[in-house]
Amino acid sequence: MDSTISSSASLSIPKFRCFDPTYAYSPTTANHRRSFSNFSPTFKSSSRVNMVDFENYERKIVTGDAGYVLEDVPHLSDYIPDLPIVVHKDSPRGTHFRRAGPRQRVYFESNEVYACIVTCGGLCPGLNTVIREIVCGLHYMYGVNNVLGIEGGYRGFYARNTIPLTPKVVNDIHKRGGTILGTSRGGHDTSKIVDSIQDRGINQVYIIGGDGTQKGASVIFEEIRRRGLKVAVAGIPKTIDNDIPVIDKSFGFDTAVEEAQRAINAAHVESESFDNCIGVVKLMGRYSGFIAMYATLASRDVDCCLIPESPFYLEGPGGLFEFIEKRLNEQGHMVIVIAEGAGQDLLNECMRTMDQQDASGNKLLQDVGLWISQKIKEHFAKRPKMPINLKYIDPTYMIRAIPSNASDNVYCTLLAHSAIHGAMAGYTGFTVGPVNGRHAYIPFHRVTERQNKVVITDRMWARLLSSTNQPSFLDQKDISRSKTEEVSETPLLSAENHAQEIATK
Ligand SMILES: Nc1ncnc2c1ncn2[C@@H]1O[C@H](COP(=O)(O)OP(=O)(O)OP(=O)(O)O)[C@@H](O)[C@H]1O
Ligand SMILES: O=P(O)(O)OC[C@H]1O[C@](O)(CO)[C@@H](O)[C@@H]1O
Ligand SMILES: [Mg+2]
Repeated sequence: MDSTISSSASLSIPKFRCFDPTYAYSPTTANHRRSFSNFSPTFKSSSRVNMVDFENYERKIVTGDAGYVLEDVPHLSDYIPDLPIVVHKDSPRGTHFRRAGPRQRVYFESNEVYACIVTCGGLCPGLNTVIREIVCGLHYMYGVNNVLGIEGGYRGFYARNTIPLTPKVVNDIHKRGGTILGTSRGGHDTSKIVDSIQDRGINQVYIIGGDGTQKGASVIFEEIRRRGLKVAVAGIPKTIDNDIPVIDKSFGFDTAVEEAQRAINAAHVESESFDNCIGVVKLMGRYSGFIAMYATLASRDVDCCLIPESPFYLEGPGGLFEFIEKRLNEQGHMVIVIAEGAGQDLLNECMRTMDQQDASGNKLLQDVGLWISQKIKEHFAKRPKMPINLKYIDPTYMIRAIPSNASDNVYCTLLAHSAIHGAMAGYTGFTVGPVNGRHAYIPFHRVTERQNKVVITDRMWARLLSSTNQPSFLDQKDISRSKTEEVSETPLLSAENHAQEIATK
């Protein structure tokens, strides 16, 4: 164990050891050396096969420095000399990220750490859980007692108070929605923020927030590096919209989808109870329709789901009105789920409004739920033989202001622990998150360079279409365009499907 590890850390680390040596394999034959040469950063020159067990063909154990052990499986070439390789593919293996978890080398003394936590952007279920687990994780795993909460988002570094955070202070906060630290949009002044970090002697910065927040974290990290400070900057990605790329999903998303069920259910009960009744539910999702898509798939009561990624039209053959009429004739009621960012082009055409932005530069949207409800009512007002009833439900803020559910709580804990282990081990400028099921350290630029969106030519959207039986609103031209965009927007998607393994060091 590294001498810099504090006594409390060395006691706790083995409990949490996450050791997957798959790619830390030490090649012992020419064949192996060739196939694993891509992973040379983790090649352990002093590793050795335990020959006694190996010769008995019972176990094949590779040992190396600092207790490194690989229990490998037998290979034909172990007992058939000069076994020819028939195919040796040298195709790219995809992008790999460093796997998250505790490390043998720790770069901070417990009593030297002065950590701070900040939450930025919109609310999201689980924010308090992440705060709690960072405070408790630092304390119980590494013996750290100095953690500061920055109030009110980024501007809190230079314009607001701070709160000392201890395990006692945060003990029950995971049961509450929101964030005990408060949050905000806008107010990112890099030099003032880094001045504040430097003046206070903070050396670990934990930043919880969405895509905008991670961009902010990235420039803070760059400025810290420029000043040569020993300050680790770790991002924890948050958003109910699930629009952060690379990671499997963001925390709070599951909870939001679950809560959305209550609104959809209410819309269904209402619509079933009246003649020709339409329940319209508006859900969040500014640029990405994941909440609407998953809430629809989970519910099975939704007849039509409209998201920003899938353009639609109202009038004429194949349009929304035609579909509504058909559904009402078939079953006498229907439920429409619409993501807040859907149909904004139609709305803008109608309303001729100027583009507006919030303090962080995000597009301020027109209320598409109210608009579409009005349009449906106007359309059927012209059809006296088909009077309709319409109930509009807008649960948008309700789905993000609640505490996280059980699975998000567990997820938040893993994210917090990954961030702590990374910072204590001296890594910086990273976001934590699962990539194909493995928690990893991801460089900031990878999560800020694009947004995660529903790919409407992909399987999940096809599943939704077959579940609701709604029109796709697409013609051949749209499909080709969407395919081209998919390729240019997500150039590394297929590579990321392999990005599950990271060297342990
Ligand atoms: N490009 C950027 N550079 C520096 N700071 C940024 C940048 N974009 C956003 N920020 C800052 O990050 C913070 C949060 O951004 P934003 O309001 O967009 O929310 P978010 O983190 O994307 O979360 P969400 O959209 O899920 O609510 C704000 O304080 C904003 O000033
Ligand atoms: O009204 P606010 O706080 O700006 O937040 C609204 C936005 O926040 C989000 O929930 C993302 O956090 C979006 O879905 C939504 O557009
Ligand atoms: Mg955002």
